[in-house]
Amino acid sequence: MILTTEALGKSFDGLRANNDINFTLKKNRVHALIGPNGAGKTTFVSMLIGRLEPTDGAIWFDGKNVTEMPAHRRVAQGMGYTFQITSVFARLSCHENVALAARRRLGRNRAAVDEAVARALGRVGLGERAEEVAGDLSYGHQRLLEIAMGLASMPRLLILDEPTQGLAESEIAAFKALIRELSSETTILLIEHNMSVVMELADEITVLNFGEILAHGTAAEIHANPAVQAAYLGTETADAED
Ligand SMILES: Nc1ncnc2c1ncn2[C@@H]1O[C@H](COP(=O)(O)OP(=O)(O)OP(=O)(O)O)[C@@H](O)[C@H]1O
Repeated sequence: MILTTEALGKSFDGLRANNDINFTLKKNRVHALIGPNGAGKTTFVSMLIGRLEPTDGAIWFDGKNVTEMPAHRRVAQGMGYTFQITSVFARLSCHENVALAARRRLGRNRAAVDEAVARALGRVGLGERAEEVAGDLSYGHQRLLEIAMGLASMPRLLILDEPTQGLAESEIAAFKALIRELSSETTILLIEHNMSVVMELADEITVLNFGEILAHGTAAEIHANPAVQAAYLGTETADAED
């Protein structure tokens, strides 16, 4: 187990966005978190990474209770993540973008940072483009650059929030191949709307609905689960098209 939550909950002024979430993440797996819009996925991962404070419950990462640990210390402990909204600095080069992320873990050790940047950019296929300005990259490449930023801190857990949103089909195929490669060296938590990506990549799937865990299982189990099918009725079109 690399991460566990115990009865994790979050309320926003009376709205219960997450309720009683008991979640476990096994090492070196690809675990997908799915659910209809507004189900509470972003709220949940925001608590995992330390951007939002839980209202109740606890989070354990690699045997440590990190519930109250600031975000930057969680990164230093081995959590890496990318956000739903592109967060690259458009006027900085690819190298500089990834170096900013690498320094969060490696400090000012220039040689170590340079090495980590080269490795991370190489991993996502942007090794040749290190000196290009990030804003000149295509949208798909900017999303890969973000994954490189997440990888730069050499995370033991990489959390990806809707990484394929806005990607073309060919880019999604390349993304799937990348995740398969990365899954041999790190644990991946994938928040994803694209069901073909989820069904192909995920070893395990957790379904959130109205802020609670509705189901958990393999792709085949989730696919066949009547409660999951019911939760997606009515939102099916939106989710299938994402
Ligand atoms: N900062 C906030 N203040 C108030 N309500 C919030 C806040 N953040 C989220 N919510 C509410 O909490 C609920 C869960 O939202 P959340 O963004 O976690 O869902 P989601 O599953 O990530 O949705 P999506 O798939 O659309 O990204 C929603 O009703 C949302 O409006």
